[in-house]
Amino acid sequence: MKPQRGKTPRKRNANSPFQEPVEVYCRLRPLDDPNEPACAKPLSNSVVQLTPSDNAVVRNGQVKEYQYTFQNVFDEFSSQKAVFDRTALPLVEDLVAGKNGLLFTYGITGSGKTYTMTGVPQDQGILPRCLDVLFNSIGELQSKKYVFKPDRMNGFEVQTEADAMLERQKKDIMPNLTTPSKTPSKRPESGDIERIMDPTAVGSVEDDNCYAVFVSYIEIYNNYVYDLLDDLPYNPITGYKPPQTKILRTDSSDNMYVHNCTEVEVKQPQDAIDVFYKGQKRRKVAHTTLNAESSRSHSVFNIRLVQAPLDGKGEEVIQDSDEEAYDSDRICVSQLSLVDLAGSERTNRTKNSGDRLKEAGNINQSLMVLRTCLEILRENQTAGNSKLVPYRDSRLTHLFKTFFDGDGKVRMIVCVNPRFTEYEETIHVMKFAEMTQEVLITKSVSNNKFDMGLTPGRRRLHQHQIENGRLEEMAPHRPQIDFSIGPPFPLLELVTPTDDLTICNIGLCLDERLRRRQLMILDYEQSCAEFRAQLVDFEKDYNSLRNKCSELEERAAMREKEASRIESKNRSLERKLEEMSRVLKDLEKENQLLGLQVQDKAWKIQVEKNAKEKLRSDYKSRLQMNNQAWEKNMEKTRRQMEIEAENQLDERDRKLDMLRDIVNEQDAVVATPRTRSRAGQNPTPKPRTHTTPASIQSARSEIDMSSIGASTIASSARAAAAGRAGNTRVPPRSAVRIPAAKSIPNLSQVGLTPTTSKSRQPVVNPRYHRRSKSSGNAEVWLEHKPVDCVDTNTLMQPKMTKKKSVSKLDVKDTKSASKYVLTHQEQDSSDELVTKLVKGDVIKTPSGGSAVVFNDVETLRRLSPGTRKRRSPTTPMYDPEMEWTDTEDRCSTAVEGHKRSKTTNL
Ligand SMILES: Nc1ncnc2c1ncn2[C@@H]1O[C@H](COP(=O)(O)OP(=O)(O)OP(=O)(O)O)[C@@H](O)[C@H]1O
Repeated sequence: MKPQRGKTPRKRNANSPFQEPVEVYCRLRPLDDPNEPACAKPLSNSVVQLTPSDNAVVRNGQVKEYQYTFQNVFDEFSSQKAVFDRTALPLVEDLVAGKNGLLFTYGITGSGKTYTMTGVPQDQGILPRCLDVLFNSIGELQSKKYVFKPDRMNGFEVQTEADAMLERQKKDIMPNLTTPSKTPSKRPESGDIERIMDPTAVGSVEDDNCYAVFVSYIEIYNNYVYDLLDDLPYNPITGYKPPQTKILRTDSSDNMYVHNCTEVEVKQPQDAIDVFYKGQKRRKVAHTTLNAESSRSHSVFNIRLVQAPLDGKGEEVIQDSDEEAYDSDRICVSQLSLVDLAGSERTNRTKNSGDRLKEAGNINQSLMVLRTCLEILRENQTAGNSKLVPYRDSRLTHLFKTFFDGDGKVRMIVCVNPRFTEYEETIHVMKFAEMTQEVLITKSVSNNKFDMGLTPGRRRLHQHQIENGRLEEMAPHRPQIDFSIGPPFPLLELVTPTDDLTICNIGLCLDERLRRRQLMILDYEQSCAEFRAQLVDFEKDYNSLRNKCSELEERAAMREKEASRIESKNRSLERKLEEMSRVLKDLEKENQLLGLQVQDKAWKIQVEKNAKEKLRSDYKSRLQMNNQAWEKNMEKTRRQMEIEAENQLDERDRKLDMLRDIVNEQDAVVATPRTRSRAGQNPTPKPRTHTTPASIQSARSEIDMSSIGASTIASSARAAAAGRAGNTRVPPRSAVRIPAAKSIPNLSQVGLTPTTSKSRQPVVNPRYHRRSKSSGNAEVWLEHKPVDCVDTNTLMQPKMTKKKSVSKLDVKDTKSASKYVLTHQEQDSSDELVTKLVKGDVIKTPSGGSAVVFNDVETLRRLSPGTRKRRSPTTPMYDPEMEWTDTEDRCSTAVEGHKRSKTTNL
């Protein structure tokens, strides 16, 4: 039998409703480096744009951007499933419906043609998915193996069940390629990786048909056709023999086919895939023997679906008949060809040579012929020309002739590698692909495949009968009745009236018939009774079933009610859940916000805490420093005061001693005129008494420390301390009362003329001479005096070994000095020049400056003899108190020079 195909239409009307264009799809493969810029990008579901790289040569300053429109454009993220569903699934539906289809991938080398067609076990391509969907659809409706047998002329025969069984047994005994085992021990090429099957099934399958799937795998290399399922003869010495080339032939329906090509019947998708991978393996072996590259050939995988109607009993396929006229009514063969074309490439770009150059030339040649054929076809269709389409120029186009000139669907997937380096070649591919869409193909119209007047649902009925037959076998058998009314009448012709034999025979025959009739009536009545009983049973069953049914219906209604109630409850719960989840989300957001606020506040508190801690430690350290400085100063002041007090005591003792000496000496020495004038007075010394500090204070001329202008807290504190000390301390001069004051010569005079009396102890006794406090050896003095300072010319000068005089004080001057003296000059009430030396210690402050702690004031007073107010010569009334006071005054004028406030009268 030959497959059902339409005849090649020579001329077509472009607008015919029986034609449809070749559908072209475009698929972009992902770039190896996702960061690499792409030259092709989809603008929409059906438009793709090609853009050259930035440094490409532009013509007339315009960038060469092209846009192409296809049935669908799959971007680099499109899945294999999506590509299959859109491009190949309708072809599988057509295959099941008995229509032919051709799907081929086209593109430059490395653009993803093989990936799209075959894929990887975890992510299958179009080919395995087609097989999955096909077997999912025909599943149980497959015929037993070898019922359909290829006749090697592109047709199929139907074998009897007995022949098929015989062949099955034969093949089982000697398995070879054409009988793939049900569970192959090892899956070639696909490895051990578990294949993920496509679960889709198509619905256009007819129950009353029997199906069988056959696959074949061929390749076209260097314009030769090879059968990839052909066994290659193997010689242990020379290895595999090169494969035999196959020839293309035309069958009785004008369809092209590969003569003597191996077709393998497969019963499950994995069998077909195993066959495919075996073919791939042989392809490699063949290529090794042919010195070829696997990707440099066109491969064609054919799936042929044979279907035939079941006989009237729905039991077996209608057997083959000699009557050719009925063949097409009894068997239908549809074919889906999946073609992975070799990649087009420019020979100058790949720089091939030798065999590779030949390969590339042949590939380009076959692809060029394909282009030419399609172009001429389009021209013929659009312009009504009848140019000869050069299908025979290449094996590829010759094989495709069946599809382009026959009927069915043709689809093309253009694979694009969006690398910039492929830009130029991709433009050519796209142009060809866009042109291909204009070629029209005749639609297949084989909706009513088998119109043989057979009752539909035969298969189901047969199955039902088989099940019922089993039930009948189990029921008790009634004795079979012969339903004939007896043997035929004997010859009833009466030859003579006395022919008793004939009359007797007639009587016997009638009796027999009567008996049989009665038997039949009895059987009939029995059957009727049985039938009635059965009917009653059936009715009973029917009623009980009806009751059950209504019960079930009630239950179902209740369940439905319950279900709808649960559904509505569910819906309301879902709504509540949604509401709750919304609230939860809001609360979570709020919580997050509050958490952030808490964090923020905690951070602020921490910052404040740190700042306070720092401030506290600062204050603490400052307080400590101040306390230390204060304690140090206080200690110093205390020590100074102690020393002063000691000195004062010493001084007082010394003065007393001096006075005692003077008084004693006075008694012994001849009195001077002055003393003589007072000789008559009673010089009896008065007992010593202490004057009050206030009375002495008035006699002193000290400078208030604060008036000097102490600039620092420390110095003012010192000054205050010094002031306090001055107020409370009894100065040495006031601690002494000299009883014979009037007889004591003026000490200033003594001082000026120390040699007036040799016998007398000089007033300024070096033994008692008070060394200036400023006479320290290591002390460096900073003398601060005005520019117009008058020279004191006093006899006693303050001792300052190392000193530096400045008129204007600078801080840096205080750095090297340890002592400070401020010179102040003024006139007293008697117009005498009084020079005051305010002294102090220079101390370093923690901040790097200096402070002066004033601790001493030395007064230098110059007295002119002429202006000196002398006491009245008239001898006053003896007043011991007065006398002592006068003496004290004078003495103090003469010897004053204590630490705190010294007055040197010269
Ligand atoms: N859509 C895709 N997704 C992921 N990888 C892809 C895709 N398309 C192609 N590839 C990868 O690109 C590489 C080349 O693809 P493939 O071998 O299918 O190209 P080809 O066009 O068949 O090449 P040739 O013409 O040389 O046979 C393969 O490693 C393949 O895994």
